[in-house]
Amino acid sequence: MKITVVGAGAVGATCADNIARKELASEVVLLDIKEGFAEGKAMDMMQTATLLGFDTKITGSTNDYTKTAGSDVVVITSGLPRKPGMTREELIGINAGIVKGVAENILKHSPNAIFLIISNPMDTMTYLAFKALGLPKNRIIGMGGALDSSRFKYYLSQAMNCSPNEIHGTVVGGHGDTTMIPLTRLATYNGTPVSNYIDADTLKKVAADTMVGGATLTGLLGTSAWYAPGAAGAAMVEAIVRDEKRVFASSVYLEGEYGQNDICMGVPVVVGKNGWEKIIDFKLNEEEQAAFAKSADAVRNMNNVLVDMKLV
Ligand SMILES: NC(=O)C1=CN([C@@H]2O[C@H](COP(=O)(O)OP(=O)(O)OC[C@H]3O[C@@H](n4cnc5c(N)ncnc54)[C@H](O)[C@@H]3O)[C@@H](O)[C@H]2O)C=CC1
Ligand SMILES: O=C([O-])CC(=O)C(=O)O
Repeated sequence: MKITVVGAGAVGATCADNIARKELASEVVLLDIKEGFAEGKAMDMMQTATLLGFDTKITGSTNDYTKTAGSDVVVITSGLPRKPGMTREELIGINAGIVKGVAENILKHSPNAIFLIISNPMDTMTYLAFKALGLPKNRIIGMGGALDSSRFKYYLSQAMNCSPNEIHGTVVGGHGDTTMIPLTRLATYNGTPVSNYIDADTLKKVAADTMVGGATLTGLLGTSAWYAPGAAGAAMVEAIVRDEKRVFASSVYLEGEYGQNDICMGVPVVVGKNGWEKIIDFKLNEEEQAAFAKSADAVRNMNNVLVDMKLV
């Protein structure tokens, strides 16, 4: 198994580090445009191998795509992160060109790869990759919902003073401060509704905190988060390479599911060796479905920017 991670910055390096520690591949290639950067990160990580006891070979490359040849899974994290006060959507002008160029270069050398898109604005970057590459839809997956759901479970566990591992909860919709939809009605504590334990106002606050979870961290850190994003990317890679059939909210190309067409947005999907294999119908109620439709309008507006930029 060979995995490439494009972008050796905060998220890409963390993702590669997690992949190596979990020994998900015999070889991990980090690729970055910044001279020597990926090579340096790879060497630093390799020097943890005897300390951590993993046997994955990590190499770095400055923009030499031949080194990525024959990858089974490719994670794309290249592009700018936001700064405090910015939205993810404001990154489109720079990141769209980067993501399209990178994805096309990767495909030339890894025609069978499954693509995991992380760069923001992620739903639109996933749509762009789908349109630009012309691959079967199941091989293009956007990572956002896995992270947002993990944050949702964190905030729930804080409110309930319990272990986050006792909580199930999913965030669907767009991966944006105003477009994501934490499904509070369906969240459970050890199989029982969380509304048994916290009042409606607290639940509303949990949902609101989840939605701006990325912005909160960006304000604290001065750039966006990387530990949970890198771990979420690696967890999805793990589901693919180990054919786990785990369910992750992920941005995938919709053809009528959840009432939407010709758009990539976060819905619960089964992830396994073929990429995303099946969309799960969570049977949203009217209010949730309306929120999903509103979220889709906003994501579609961003996709239209790609048309203006002549990228799709
Ligand atoms: N989908 C999600 O849930 C999340 C998405 N993100 C997004 O991931 C992206 C990366 O974030 P960070 O790692 O924090 O940024 P970073 O700035 O630390 O790393 C980005 C790397 O991409 C590289 N890069 C730029 N253009 C490139 C190209 N053409 N080819 C190869 N490499 C190139 C840069 O040299 C840099 O090393 C951002 O767009 C950020 O918004 C971040 C966190 C979560
Ligand atoms: O907040 C950001 O810009 C990065 C991101 O997508 C996240 O951490 O959810």
